[in-house]
Amino acid sequence: MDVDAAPAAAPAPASPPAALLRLPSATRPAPPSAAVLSALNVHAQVRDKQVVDPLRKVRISEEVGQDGTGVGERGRKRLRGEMGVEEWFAVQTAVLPLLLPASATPPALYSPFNPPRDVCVSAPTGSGKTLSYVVPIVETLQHRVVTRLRALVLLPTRDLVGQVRETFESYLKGTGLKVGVATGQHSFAHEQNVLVGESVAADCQGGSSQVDILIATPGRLIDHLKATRGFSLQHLRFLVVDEADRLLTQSFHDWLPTVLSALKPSFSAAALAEKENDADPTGGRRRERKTKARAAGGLKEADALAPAWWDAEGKPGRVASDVDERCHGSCQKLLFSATLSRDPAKIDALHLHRPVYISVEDALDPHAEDEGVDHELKFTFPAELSEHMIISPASHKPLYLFHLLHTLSISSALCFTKSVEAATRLAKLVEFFEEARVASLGGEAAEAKRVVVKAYSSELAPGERNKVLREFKKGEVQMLICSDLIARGIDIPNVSHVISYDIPADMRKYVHRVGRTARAGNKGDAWSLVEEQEVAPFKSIMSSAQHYAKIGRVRVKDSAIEDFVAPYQVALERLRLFFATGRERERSTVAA
Ligand SMILES: Nc1ncnc2c1ncn2[C@@H]1O[C@H](COP(=O)(O)OP(=O)(O)OP(=O)(O)O)[C@@H](O)[C@H]1O
Repeated sequence: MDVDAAPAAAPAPASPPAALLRLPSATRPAPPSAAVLSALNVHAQVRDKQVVDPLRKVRISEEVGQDGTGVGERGRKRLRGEMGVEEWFAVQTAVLPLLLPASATPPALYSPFNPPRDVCVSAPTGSGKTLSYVVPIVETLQHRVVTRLRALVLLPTRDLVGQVRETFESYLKGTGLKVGVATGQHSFAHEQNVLVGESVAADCQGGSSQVDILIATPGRLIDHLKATRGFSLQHLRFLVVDEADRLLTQSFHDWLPTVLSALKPSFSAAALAEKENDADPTGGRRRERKTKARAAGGLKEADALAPAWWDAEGKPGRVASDVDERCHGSCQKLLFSATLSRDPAKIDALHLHRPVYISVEDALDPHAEDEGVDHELKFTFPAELSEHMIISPASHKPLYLFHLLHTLSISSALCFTKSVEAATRLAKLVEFFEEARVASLGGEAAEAKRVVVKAYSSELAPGERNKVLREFKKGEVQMLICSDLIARGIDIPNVSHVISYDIPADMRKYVHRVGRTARAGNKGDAWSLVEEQEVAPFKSIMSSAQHYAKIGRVRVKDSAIEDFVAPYQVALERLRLFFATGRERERSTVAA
């Protein structure tokens, strides 16, 4: 049959477009079984975690050693006095005796013949992980004689670096220890000056440091390793990777292998370059490159003060004999997260030394893993957290948000959106809504009930972000509308509500979002506004972590939101004008 000659088909009668096919949501592969982990040589301690009851607390004793930790008198006074910490939280009761056992003698700075075990810690949001490493680091380093860089804490964002710095500064008062940060917030030259000073000796083979403790983001750390003369990690006694799962999944210019090799000066980038030069028969170029390598900050020689790295490679020029006892690195690696991955590949990349895995979680279901529960997706939530969801048509979401704002009498809430742009728009919409509502109700009572909201996202300059955060902490702003920027780690006291205006992309994001409330044993409420078409993916995310049943569904009656409709219409129109024509035009139109 001649196809071309076939009569054109009659146009199909107009009918509503068929609904889009629903695609199955992506499924995660099954987690590796204990047998597979064993075959992969993952340490038994990592497979077989030490479970700690989240409700466990131990009173901090006045007498040194009575609470099972080696915290000295100064530390106890600081905790119980100015810092207002009366008892150890669960994670601290497990980590402190391990890193700082009660003992009559102060902890040794290095122990190359009996290197300390590395520690991986998984504990819920707001459970006090920061103090569990700040206290032992300060207690161990406070007896040092010479300032060397002995503790490095890595965190994913500047904001978190600032927060952890405050905790260190607060606890170490009176020890003489110095803390520095490297995040890129200040100029590189300024940071170099803070880290190694202006006058680094011409041949500073042992490395030089003005700070005992450095808190940094990985990218900036790598910049200093490459280009700051005299900057060395060879004296490190502690390497802390906080928010470890996030840092380990992001490459940040391959920070991990660079940091691990920088613990040993003979493996530093510059030393490798020098080795290469030594094999180079062209003398002139060799000298030139050698100078460049030195200028780049690399160190060829180890410092006698740094047994931390002194291991099987031996000292340059030294021939090991049979009677020599083998030394190992003394740098103890500490990993922390509320959602710590136990992915064998990632853990393997850290070259952990006989790691201990501590998990603060409910021990009610100890066989869950054996029954096929995905341990990668098994999270523990703060005990004082209540969770709710409202299913809503997309067009009603703002109305439900206004309902939550006014019926829950919110005084301190974080509201998460899917993007920075969405946060900016929603903050404006709520601001306009509040103005329209106060205008329509009139009177002082309405004004007093006005909820002040602000956007808080990476769109704001760091100074502006700090200002908004201060206003929020003082109670001048009742709700921050944000992207996931502050979902991790940020500790804002007394956040009473977390609202996911847009549902989170995965379970980890959900855990970190809702973890901004119910911190340090306080009560907290989390709400998710789930659009009708998002119910299936949301349910699937929550169910994969066996968490769906914990979220109470709340139905909101139409009568509860009908008063909000008129001011919402006004706010919508203002928002349209605001973004279409800019702020000036919008103002004059409204004024007219
Ligand atoms: N023993 C304690 N007693 C009272 N408050 C504590 C104690 N330990 C920590 N806190 C407080 O609890 C809050 C949460 O601690 P922290 O920020 O270390 O939590 P986190 O476990 O790191 O949470 P996230 O996973 O969200 O980062 C902080 O304000 C901290 O000062």
